[in-house]
Amino acid sequence: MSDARPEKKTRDYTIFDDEMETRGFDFGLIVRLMRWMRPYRRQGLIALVFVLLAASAAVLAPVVVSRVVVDGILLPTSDAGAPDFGQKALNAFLSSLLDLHPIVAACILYGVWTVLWAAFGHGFRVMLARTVLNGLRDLRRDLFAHLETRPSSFYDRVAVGRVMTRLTNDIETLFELLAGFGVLLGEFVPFFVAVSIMLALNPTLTFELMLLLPLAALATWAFRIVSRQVYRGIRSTMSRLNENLQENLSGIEVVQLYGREEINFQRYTGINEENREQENLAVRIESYYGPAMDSMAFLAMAAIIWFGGQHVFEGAATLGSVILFAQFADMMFRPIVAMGEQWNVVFRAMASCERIFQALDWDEALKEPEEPKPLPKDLKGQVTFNHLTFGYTPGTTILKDVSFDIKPGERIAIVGPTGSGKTSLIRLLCRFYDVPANSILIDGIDIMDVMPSEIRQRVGVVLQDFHIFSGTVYDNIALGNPAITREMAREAARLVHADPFIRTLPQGYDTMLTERGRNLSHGQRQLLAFARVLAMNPEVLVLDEATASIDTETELVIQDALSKVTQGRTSIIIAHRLQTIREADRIVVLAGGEVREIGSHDELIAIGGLYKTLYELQVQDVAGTSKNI
Ligand SMILES: Nc1ncnc2c1ncn2[C@@H]1O[C@H](COP(=O)(O)OP(=O)(O)OP(=O)(O)O)[C@@H](O)[C@H]1O
Repeated sequence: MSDARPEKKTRDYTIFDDEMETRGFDFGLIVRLMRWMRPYRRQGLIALVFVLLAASAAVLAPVVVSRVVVDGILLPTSDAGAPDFGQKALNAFLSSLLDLHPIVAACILYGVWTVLWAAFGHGFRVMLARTVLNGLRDLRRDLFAHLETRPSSFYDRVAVGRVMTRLTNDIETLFELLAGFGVLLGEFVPFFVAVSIMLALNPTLTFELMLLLPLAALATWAFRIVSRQVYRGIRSTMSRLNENLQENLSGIEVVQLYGREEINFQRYTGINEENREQENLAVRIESYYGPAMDSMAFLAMAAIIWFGGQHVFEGAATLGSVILFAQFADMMFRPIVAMGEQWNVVFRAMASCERIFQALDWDEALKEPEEPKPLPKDLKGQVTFNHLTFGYTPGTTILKDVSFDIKPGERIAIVGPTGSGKTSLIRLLCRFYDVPANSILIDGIDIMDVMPSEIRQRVGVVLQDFHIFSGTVYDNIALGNPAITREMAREAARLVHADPFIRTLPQGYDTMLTERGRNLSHGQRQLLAFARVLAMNPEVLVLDEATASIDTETELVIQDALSKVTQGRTSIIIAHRLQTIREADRIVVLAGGEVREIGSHDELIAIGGLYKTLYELQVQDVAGTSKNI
């Protein structure tokens, strides 16, 4: 590893994985998560007001039935002066205002509270979802922006699949968590309002009824313990199913070529069966839990009749208040049921939350100069490698004391056996990694003193694998650079001979390219790559020559395109087929990360060293089929 890289970058990025779900509730994570919700606190506050209003409406409707209708109208003598929260007065007012029988007025009042309960409940859910979705959109945006700016050294260590999970599944789980909190809030607020009313009406009966709550909590706790294991099993089989599917479909050609269909089918079927068993178990457990909680509610009803009946006989309670208790019994148990259901979500979401924050805390970054030097407007394109030594990981050395100078406008080729460090050299020039100070210079300026983004604007790279983004041909040439007009893109394509084949595409330059460019041949992709770099017009051009063999006709077209893109600019070509670089001004031969030979083709052949050996090996190969080294 280069000495320019600070210590902290060696941090282990693999410590957290699926096992994180065993972690407990962490309030700190929730507080941190709330930072993304803060800009939408007004909506959150409105949601809170709505839930309070909905809870009030939900408890007032039963009060109308019990205290107004039963205690006030049907059995007025049983009214022991217990509180009615203004409902009797409201009903009397409504009845006289509309000139209606008090029972009819009570029905209307009941209807009004029910409609208000539904309306406020709707408002609560909408406002809560809006707050949560806005916050999570911002969190996902921040996470994407963060991941997009991590350096290559980071992605050398962290699996892309794992990073993707954080942006998709983990954010989705956070939505479940926050929505789950909403569900709990929606259940607990009416619970507390109902309990306060019950206490005001008859504290003894309330306490007697509350004796059942620990029983319900115990059942919920047992359910949570058992179901947690089962749900973990379900998630594990689901992710294995997805992994298996993704692996087999992305490598479908290899699967079919090697006749692995049956083996893969058997393997998939096995996991599929495991998944069915776990799902089945979950359904069975849930089917015990639901009725158990229902029985608890029935038990509560029996307790109300038992204790409440005695209170009525003793004159300590009105019939209406006992009926009210019966109506509230459900409200008392619902939060416990909801907790049982949300518990697993909360714990799974804790792990997701932690994984997301861990990703946001990945602070590995390229070293940027404190006072960046701009590259001159008229960059000559002189590139100097000055005693460059580099390794990807501590203790390893991939490039050793590499020194050579590329003159402005020079066309230089880098050759060497596989693994000799050719690609690493250009990745360093493009500033994908930090390098020791003064080890790579452009026009005499240390690249560590220049912003990496500026270097990438002036050093154009054509990689072996032309990466196609979803979009049109034009989008793929311009890559979103507004300075590249359609005409410029077309001109670039014309120069590198890509124009004729683009015109044959169904919508020409507006043809959508499919994933991984499957609707383009290898040669066509190479030509598009040339067009892309030519449209960018960089002063220094780096070309990682494709190793795949292409037909002679395409080869000639590509050779001509190559000479056009390299014309008048410093060009560094990583060559695998030595015949293609005979025209290079100079050839640098790398072996084991060291520069072995430098010179023109003729000079190197004359020396009779490694280059000559490599060249002869290729020439000896059957005429017409070149062998890659
Ligand atoms: N991201 C990386 N992390 C760790 N080691 C790496 C990384 N990339 C390359 N290497 C190692 O660095 C050495 C040089 O690799 P490099 O790709 O630069 O060679 P190359 O000459 O371009 O090879 P080829 O001709 O096969 O493309 C190899 O031993 C390789 O295993």
